Amino acid sequence: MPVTPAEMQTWCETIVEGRAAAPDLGLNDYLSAVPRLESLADLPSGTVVLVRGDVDAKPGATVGEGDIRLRSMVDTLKYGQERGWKQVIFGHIGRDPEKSLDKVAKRIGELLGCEVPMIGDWLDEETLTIKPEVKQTIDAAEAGAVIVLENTRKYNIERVMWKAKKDDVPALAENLAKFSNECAEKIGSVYVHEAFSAGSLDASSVVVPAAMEKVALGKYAAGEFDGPMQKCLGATLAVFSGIKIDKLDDMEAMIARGSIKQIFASGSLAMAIRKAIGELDNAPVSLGAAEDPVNKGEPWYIPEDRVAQAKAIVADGREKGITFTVPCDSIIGDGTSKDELEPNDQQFDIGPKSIEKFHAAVGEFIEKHGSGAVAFHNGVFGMFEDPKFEGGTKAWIPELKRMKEAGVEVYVGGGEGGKALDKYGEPDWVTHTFTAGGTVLNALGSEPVPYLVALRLGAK
Ligand SMILES: Nc1ncnc2c1ncn2[C@@H]1O[C@H](COP(=O)(O)OP(=O)(O)OP(=O)(O)O)[C@@H](O)[C@H]1O
Ligand SMILES: O=C(O)[C@H](O)COP(=O)(O)O
Repeated sequence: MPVTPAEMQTWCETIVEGRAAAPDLGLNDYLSAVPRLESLADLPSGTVVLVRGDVDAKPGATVGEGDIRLRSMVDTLKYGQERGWKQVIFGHIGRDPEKSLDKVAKRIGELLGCEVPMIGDWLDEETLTIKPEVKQTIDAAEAGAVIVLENTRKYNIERVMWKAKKDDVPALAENLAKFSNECAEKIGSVYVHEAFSAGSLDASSVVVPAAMEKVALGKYAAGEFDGPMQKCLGATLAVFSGIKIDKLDDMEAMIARGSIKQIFASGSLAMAIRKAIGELDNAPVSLGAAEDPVNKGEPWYIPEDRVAQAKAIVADGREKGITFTVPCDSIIGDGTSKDELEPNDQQFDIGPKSIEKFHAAVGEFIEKHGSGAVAFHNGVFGMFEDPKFEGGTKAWIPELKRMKEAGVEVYVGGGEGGKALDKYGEPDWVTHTFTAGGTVLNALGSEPVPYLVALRLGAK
């Protein structure tokens, strides 16, 4: 049954509202409402299944290089092949609409041991109709075939929800309904989401399910949520770092769940916590350029309301017996370290005293909580892409190994944190690295994972 514009409007308003639409639902409420792949087991051979794939990958020269997200889809794709489904994979790569999935399609073929054709231009954006070549290719394909559609972000319709507010939705609903109905009619009305890392409001992730007869969560994504993520929900230690200041919302949510005993905050976002602690302890701290309103458009700018939020987080956390560890010195633009920042100083990394402080704090954590504790790490400690500012991150990664060797289960959120582990450590230095950053913080933090909201809505 095609989805009407009115139904699509209600659907998308729910997606945009996130937690506000269902404040009493937690991660496990969404997971228990979402059908799993096995619910599709009886679909007959030849059924066309639209698979939202985790295709944002840069495969290297050989299998195993740069293709962890593609390898994560193999079990689901093989499950469909064994049942004779014709699986059409769609999804995004990067944020440049011109990027192509051609290398991704080739690597998926190598992983499955079969030809995986890619359809380059599959949507007429003017009329929002799926081009005839798609249905022709599907009809001509054998049972068990796997086909890839070119980068969904090539088309504006994929991106229109990214920054949409609830008031924007009515104007988008008609086109989103048309696009979704086209997918259902011209490709297939069964949808599997096997894109654990696809945490943004792409139409392929959060809108297309509205027009589907059946939806399900793929094997890998389900396994990540049912296994490692459940462990992280009960984390004893959380490390928040990087530049996204909205991670304070996720920190607040993790603390509210009650298992956290220790917070390490580092990188740019930690400046809010450092300032807050300074104010709470009557030892004022200057954030230098990061608190100069002239810089309020910069991602590293720390607005006053975030300092106020940080003060509330620390005050509440301390009452719950939580220890907060934050940097005590900084590396500034010329690569030198400073304890106190002057008005024009911008901090790009934590300094040597902070490295020592974090090292000692890890020792205390191990002594106090050690074996059986769970540590979750997200982000990086500085602008590590520049060797001048990699010192803090480079010194921190071995601390993860130290905790694991002391019996702590150590989980790393993907994104830059995962990249830093690859750069300065080894995969077995930690218990598990997620293939995604934003999705994990959503799942553990303040907002639901958008595609889980969509799958719950689409479950019939
Ligand atoms: N003090 C700093 N000054 C400037 N940039 C910083 C600083 N600390 C960290 N960064 C930058 O933060 C970025 C990563 O921050 P972000 O919050 O996006 O991490 P992430 O959450 O791991 O990423 P993802 O969302 O992909 O998982 C890095 O690119 C790094 O350059
Ligand atoms: O690389 C990722 O984190 C995912 O593919 C999501 O990408 P996005 O942040 O561009 O939506």
